Amino acid sequence: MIDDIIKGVEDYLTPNIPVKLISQGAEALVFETNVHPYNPYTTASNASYIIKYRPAKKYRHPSIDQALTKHRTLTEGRLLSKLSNIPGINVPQLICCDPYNGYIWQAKVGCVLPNGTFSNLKNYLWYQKNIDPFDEDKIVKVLVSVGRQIGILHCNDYVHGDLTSSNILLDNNTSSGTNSANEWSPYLIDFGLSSYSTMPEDKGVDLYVLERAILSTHSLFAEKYNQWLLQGYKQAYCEMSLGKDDKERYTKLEQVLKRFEEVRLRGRKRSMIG
Ligand SMILES: Nc1ncnc2c1ncn2[C@@H]1O[C@H](COP(=O)(O)OP(=O)(O)OP(=O)(O)O)[C@@H](O)[C@H]1O
Repeated sequence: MIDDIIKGVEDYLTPNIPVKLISQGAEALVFETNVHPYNPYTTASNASYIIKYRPAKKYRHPSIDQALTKHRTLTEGRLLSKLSNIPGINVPQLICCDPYNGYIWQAKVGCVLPNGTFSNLKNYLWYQKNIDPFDEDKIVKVLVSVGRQIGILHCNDYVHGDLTSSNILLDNNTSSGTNSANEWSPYLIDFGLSSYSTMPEDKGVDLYVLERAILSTHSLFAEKYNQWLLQGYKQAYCEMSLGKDDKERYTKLEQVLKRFEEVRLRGRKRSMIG
């Protein structure tokens, strides 16, 4: 089954574009290549691109499946393009998108951590926790900057829709000379369920989903980690100029935090009742 899907992808891309499967998620297959789609005859050894392909889901009615695939691929492409124009937000550069066939092509971000795992937030927290001596400052810095990314996203009235610690990649961009070896820039990925929303509820749910993700994978330190995330989140709201007065900005932040608390309470009730 998976071999047939990979064969279909290779046929679609032609032999000029060799790919390596790097992830098989719930929704998509993700491949890596060093070939640029508009310039397939020159391969840059240091450039790397991601091709995300949403295959057909046989359990869905074909026309609903096609419409969903098109919608999610288009949403992801649009969001990558729009968000890349917002100062301060880090998302992978969109290279090209074929929503009808379910393909989206983007720049690769992230790297391999010294323990051999890929640098998403989940792996990074595990990796840092096991380093001796434990360096809390590094973790605080990363989590505050992740919180800031989410804060800027929400301040601009976009919500992610699937904000897990695997959908936050950390890039150590030493080659550009802008970052020292110890500095990580968080990038948000996987925007297929994202949307434009002014509703505090949607933002509260984003925060809750991430809080739960951290709790389930790093339960021992989750409370601290989530505090640092919120610290960065609040900073972003306070620092961002929305062209409106300060009072309105703080009110928006308060509304989101209040709703986040309500979503938490609902979540707690649900898990108590089962
Ligand atoms: N731009 C990117 N740069 C580097 N790696 C990426 C990029 N986009 C996706 N990946 C890798 O592929 C994985 C799956 O991507 P993505 O989350 O977009 O697909 P998905 O099918 O929705 O996955 P899941 O169901 O696990 O959320 C990511 O966790 C990441 O490891």
